[in-house]
Amino acid sequence: MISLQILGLEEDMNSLNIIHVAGTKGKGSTCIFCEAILRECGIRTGVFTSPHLIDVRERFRIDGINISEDKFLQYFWDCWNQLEEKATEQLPMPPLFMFLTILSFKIFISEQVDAAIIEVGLGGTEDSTNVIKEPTVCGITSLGMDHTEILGDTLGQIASHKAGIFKPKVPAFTVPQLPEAMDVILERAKELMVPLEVTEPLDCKQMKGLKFCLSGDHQLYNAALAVSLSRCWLQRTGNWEKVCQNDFQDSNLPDEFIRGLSTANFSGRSQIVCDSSLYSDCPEIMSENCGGELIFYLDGAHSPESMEACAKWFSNALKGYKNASQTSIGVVNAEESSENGPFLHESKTLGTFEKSCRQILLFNCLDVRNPKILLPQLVNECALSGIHFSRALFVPSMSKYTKVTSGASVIPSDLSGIDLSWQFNLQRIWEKIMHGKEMTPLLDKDFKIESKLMLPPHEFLYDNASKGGPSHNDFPCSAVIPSLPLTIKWLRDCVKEHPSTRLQVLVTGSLHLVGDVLKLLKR
Ligand SMILES: Nc1ncnc2c1ncn2[C@@H]1O[C@H](COP(=O)(O)OP(=O)(O)OP(=O)(O)O)[C@@H](O)[C@H]1O
Ligand SMILES: [Mg+2]
Ligand SMILES: [Mg+2]
Repeated sequence: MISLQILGLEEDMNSLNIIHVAGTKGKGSTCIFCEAILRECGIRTGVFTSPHLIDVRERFRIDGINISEDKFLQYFWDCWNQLEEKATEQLPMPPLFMFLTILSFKIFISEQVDAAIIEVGLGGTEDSTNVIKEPTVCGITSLGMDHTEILGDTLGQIASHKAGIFKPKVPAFTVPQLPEAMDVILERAKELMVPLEVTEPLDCKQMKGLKFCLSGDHQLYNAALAVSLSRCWLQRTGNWEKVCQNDFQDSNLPDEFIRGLSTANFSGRSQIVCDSSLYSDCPEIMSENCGGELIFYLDGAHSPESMEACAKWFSNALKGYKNASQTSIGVVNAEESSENGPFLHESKTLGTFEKSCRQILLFNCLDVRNPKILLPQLVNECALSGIHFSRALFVPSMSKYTKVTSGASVIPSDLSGIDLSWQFNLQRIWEKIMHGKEMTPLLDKDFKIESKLMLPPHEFLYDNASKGGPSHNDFPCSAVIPSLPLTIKWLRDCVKEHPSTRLQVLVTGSLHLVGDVLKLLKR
């Protein structure tokens, strides 16, 4: 790639020991598991993931933490200026994702990481990260239907893009896939003489009693893939003997691996956050009761398969909550608590009082996704576990997909011009699922509405027509709210007025929405 040449990185690239990860779902999580395992083995790691939730520096991790602002700015401008100096009309500046990819190579080379763990941005064959000529090992996570407008609308076509990261004779691993996808992967591996192994999901018994921070059954696939990738990386770089004297069998993980797997942590993926704002004046109550009236369950699922995974995780987390509510104390990791406010993970949830609970959905998705598939998937999967959302809120995200930085997090003063037609569309789909019939349009055709009208009364969340049943009118179980900061404030106000009810808010449909909510909860 020409930009790499300009920056003089081509040769150094070859000395990076890279784990390259493609897939539809679980790429980021797999990379983070690899990072945690390798760090436990004493390896200096660099990780490049996408997208970010709050700050672009999340995409560049060195030794388990985001790159510092100073370093980021230094490397950013160094690359930018050099490229800009050489840019011509024929050779313009690289597009955003390509630039960030090049920047990650620059950072990892300069910071002399031992292992560079690189997540594909989109697809594989044509992705900017596919300039990697000789990775140490490649991984393909679970495949499913996403980005069909770019990758093609069959699983085979999608798999073909993903397997495009394979390099001649470089070992690769994947998880069980549908035959249509697996055939393509096997074929490609054969062509390139790639030794390919299929990794079975991890069995919790292998964890010697330790739990995952990144919970959910789907993470067992990502974790198993990460185990294979990390082991192969250690073997191929001559580090294996240092870590593990014994022979390694799949059923018997080295302690370093178990510790890494259990501590790996990734914002916005099966993450539980107790809202602390209610207790900011009174920290004692906070620690005793963990702000338990308003709990956010955040997961950036946005494809049909991941929505199913998310629904299962949420349902299990609620069950876990019930079971744990009498026993455990909410442990807040010191680092997380100072940076991100109180964090809870499923295994650590607590509550000291029995309260009545209500499940609320806070949802948005990009208009390239299909909510007619995503929303029923979520509702049906939760219903299988007896979980029913009493209300759904549809709110636009603040940040835009292509933006590097997130949008402003203050409540906008003028909401009248916001186009909410997509959110009303989501609401119509929701009400159809709940009532089995079309709803009559609530508002005039262009949906440009006045903000005050858009905030439901607090009672909306609490009246007895919960569990999806109709109350005083036909369509009471959802609302469109024009701004996310307004929604969070409204939820907090609701909870202050009704301290005996616990709201369990599932935030999903978009990583951007999840990032925006996390950002608002931090303040
Ligand atoms: N193995 C899996 N199977 C199904 N869904 C998964 C799996 N792993 C993760 N998910 C879902 O996908 C969401 C995103 O996870 P993650 O960031 O690890 O994936 P990704 O492939 O990097 O996603 P993106 O396309 O946003 O970059 C999770 O919040 C979860 O809902
Ligand atoms: Mg994706
Ligand atoms: Mg990702």
